Amino acid sequence: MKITFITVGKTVDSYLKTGIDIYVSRLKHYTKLQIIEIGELKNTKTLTRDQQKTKEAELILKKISPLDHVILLDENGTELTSQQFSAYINKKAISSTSNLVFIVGGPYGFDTTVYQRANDKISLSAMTFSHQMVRLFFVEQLYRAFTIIKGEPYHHE
Ligand SMILES: C[S@@+](CC[C@H](N)C(=O)[O-])C[C@H]1O[C@@H](n2cnc3c(N)ncnc32)[C@H](O)[C@@H]1O
Repeated sequence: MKITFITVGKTVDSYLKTGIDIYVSRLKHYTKLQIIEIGELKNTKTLTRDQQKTKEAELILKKISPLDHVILLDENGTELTSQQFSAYINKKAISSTSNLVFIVGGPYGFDTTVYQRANDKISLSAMTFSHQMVRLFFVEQLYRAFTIIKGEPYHHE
């Protein structure tokens, strides 16, 4: 199973990039992870929030194939423990799912068209994080999930 992680715009802060690179590098031992940073929109000052979300949605939806299992990272989604998230990933891996696609929304969240395409919504916390910061939290949790699946000590350290 392949995992695709879609974000809106590049990761800007070097402290986040450094952390993300560490976990992405560790994840290479467990899965094929593709990261897609869809282009940051230009001249957004002339757009309303809804217009910006619509344009981001067009770019996001172009990257998704009909058979992909799409999971939105969303503060109003289902809250899982790390163990439950690990079991979720494992279940998908042993099912016929060939590509799991996780998506982080833009600064104003997701357009309704992206919500309509989603198969699941997962929350990392009831609190709201910036769309930049949530990337680091997600790759750490994905790494943690694989170490739990493999029975490795990381989760219990
Ligand atoms: C700043 S938040 C969007 C805030 C708010 N939902 C809105 O619509 O204006 C940007 C993105 O970060 C992600 N995000 C933020 N907090 C999250 C959380 N607790 N769990 C999962 N994803 C989160 C989501 O993908 C969200 O669309």
